[in-house]
Amino acid sequence: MAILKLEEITKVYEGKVTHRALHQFNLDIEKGEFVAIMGPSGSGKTTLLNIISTIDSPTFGSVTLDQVQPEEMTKQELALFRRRKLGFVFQDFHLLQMLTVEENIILPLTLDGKSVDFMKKRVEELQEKLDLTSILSKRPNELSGGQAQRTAIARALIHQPTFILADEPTGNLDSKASRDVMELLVKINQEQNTTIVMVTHDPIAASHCDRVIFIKDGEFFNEIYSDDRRQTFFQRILNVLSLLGGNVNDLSTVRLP
Ligand SMILES: Nc1ncnc2c1ncn2[C@@H]1O[C@H](COP(=O)(O)OP(=O)(O)OP(=O)(O)O)[C@@H](O)[C@H]1O
Repeated sequence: MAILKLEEITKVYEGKVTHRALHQFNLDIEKGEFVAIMGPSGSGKTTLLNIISTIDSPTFGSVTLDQVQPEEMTKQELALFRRRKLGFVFQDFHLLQMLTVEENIILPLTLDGKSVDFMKKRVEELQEKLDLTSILSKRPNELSGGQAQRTAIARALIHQPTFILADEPTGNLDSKASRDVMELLVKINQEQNTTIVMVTHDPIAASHCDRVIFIKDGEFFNEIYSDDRRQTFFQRILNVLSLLGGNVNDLSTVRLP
């Protein structure tokens, strides 16, 4: 059974000019899937991720996450749901500059009123896995991009969420740090069976996923599944991107690093 189900999602932004960002979008994601969402700029990817993450609500259609419907929850229930079930990873890390790496990581637990012992135990569990031990007392401005993103991923994982929602997690990283972050997300996905949905422009990042969903003008365009050979999956991703349009033809002979 799908752990995440979108049925006939339409999103209309009202304003001076009304804009329909999503149109009758359907999506089923199984528990433990790692799914990338790709599409041209303005195609509705962030709108889709915001609806999945309950940050925004659809104009029409229904969302079911882990068997609950966010539209039926009160504001407080929704805030608690988000805090306990969802972990967020962003392109620009969203770390608090005045806090250390460790304090940033435990922030969601602090907000949830967990005991100091519990927080220490969780940090210990994560620090080795995410290679954070030597940077726990640093502040964000002393970190490399890769270290900052690993910190943000630890913060997203600290409360053992059901879903990780990532918006361009490799967007600010060089190719080595991008690969490290993607390999880390794959490891989390495989070892903890965490369901991950990631918006990305980067076909190399997407080639680490189980499935890539392509969106165009707010509508479902295509989807492809990994066949376990990352190079061929990467080439198939490039093929669909070239059908979608945009500046991807010059990537068609690129090989995975
Ligand atoms: N708050 C808003 N009010 C009005 N229009 C909006 C709003 N947010 C997004 N849009 C419009 O909806 C469309 C989809 O935007 P969205 O940010 O979801 O696209 P995207 O695929 O994530 O783009 P990008 O890759 O450039 O980040 C765009 O045309 C955008 O201008």
